[in-house]
Order: sequence, then C-alpha cells, then structure tokens
Amino acid sequence: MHNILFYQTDRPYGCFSNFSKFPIEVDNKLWPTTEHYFQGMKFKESEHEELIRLAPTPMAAAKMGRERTRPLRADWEQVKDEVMRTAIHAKVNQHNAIKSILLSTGNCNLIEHTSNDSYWADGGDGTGKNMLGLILMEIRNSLEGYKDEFHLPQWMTFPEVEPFSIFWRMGRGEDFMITFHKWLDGMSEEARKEYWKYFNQFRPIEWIEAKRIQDGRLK
Ligand SMILES: Nc1nc(O)c(N)c(N[C@@H]2O[C@H](COP(=O)(O)O)[C@@H](O)[C@H]2O)n1
Repeated sequence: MHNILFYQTDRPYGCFSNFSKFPIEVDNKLWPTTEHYFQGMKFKESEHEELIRLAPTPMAAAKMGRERTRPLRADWEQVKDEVMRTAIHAKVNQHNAIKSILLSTGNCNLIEHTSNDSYWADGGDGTGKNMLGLILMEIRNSLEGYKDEFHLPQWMTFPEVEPFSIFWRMGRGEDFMITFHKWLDGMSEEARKEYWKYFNQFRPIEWIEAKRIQDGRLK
C-alpha cells in the first residue's frame, strides 16, 4: 500500500488538512473550515464557540481553541474523535471536489505528516497516531463508489525502464499503460490535478525531459 502525506494547505493533497478553506454547515451553523468547527466544539454552547466560529483564519481558531484560559468542556477527550468525524463527514459530503479527490486515493494510506502533532498527525517520524488520516480513510472506504485501486506513475512502477523504451508499447508495459490511463481517466479533473501535483515531485530528470519532448511534439 502506498502513502500519501499531506499537511500544508498549499501543497498537494493539502485539501485534506482541516486548515483548508472548505466551509461546512453543521446543525444549521456555517463554519469557515473544519478547524473552526473542531476548535469551536471544545466550548460547545458557550460564548467561546461563537467567538471561534467567527475567527478570521483557521490558525486563529486553533490558537483560540488551544488557550487553556477558556473553559474546555469536561468530556472533550471522550468526544473529540467523534467531533472530528462529524467535521470530515460534512466536508466530504458538502464538497464534491473533496469527495472525488478522497475517492481517487483508492487504498492509499493518508497521513497527516508533521512533527507538530502526535495525535491527529504522524508526529513527523511515524510514531504519531495519525487520527485525522485514519478518519479520512474510514470515511473514504465507506463512500459510494469507493474502489480499492491505486496506481503509481510509470517511473515509480517500473523505475528501471527508460521513458522511450519499447517496453511501454508491448506486454507488461503496454498492459500497465492501458490500465493506468483508464484509471486516471475515471478520476475527476480536480483529483487528476492533485495526483500529478503530488507525484510530479518524484518525477526523475529523464522523465521530466521526456515530458518536455513529448509536449513539444504534440504542439
Ligand atoms: N497546521 C497545524 N498546526 C499544528 O500545530 C497542528 N497541531 C496541526 N494539526 C491539526 O491541529 C488540529 C487539532 O489541534 P488540537 O487538538 O487542538 O491541538 C487538527 O485539525 C489537526 O489536524 N495543524
């Protein structure tokens, strides 16, 4: 199984971060991000909930939610996973782009990767619980249309084969390319964009050069 790491909102798959700007509506209230909702629920039905809902940015909401001068609800440790589940469900069900990107990750492990957090994320070294990633995968796997399928790009699946090799036009190479392109074509445009943004980070130099040549040839 392959890993997809996410954290910063302006990086590939950053839409899975709670800080990404996808508003959600829960119980007739609109929240600017899932982070606002998560932090607000620490103070459910108190004035702090509304102050956090109105925070100008998700980071401001997180800072307010973490201030221990505010009265954290007594059952927070018991309910926090369920609060996160509610937030992610709302985000996925209220934004088709998020749903399609999530579905396109197939059977990949989704990992919030940061040393800033060992509960919701992986702690930076894989020792964290990655609860946000686990909840995203749990929701993904229960979505209608979920398929247990994922393919790495050509250069990661067959790293020993050169870009213009005959391998890609016969036998195993050709079979791979047919399956790969059929799978890729089945994704939404947003999902395909995210996929290439992420995996182009690992595109070897000879494959960058090959793409340049191919793109030039197609013009
Ligand atoms: N951007 C960012 N910075 C941090 O410092 C973080 N810990 C995280 N992780 C996210 O923080 C939220 C939960 O925080 P608390 O339980 O209130 O500490 C949650 O959205 C994590 O995914 N992100």
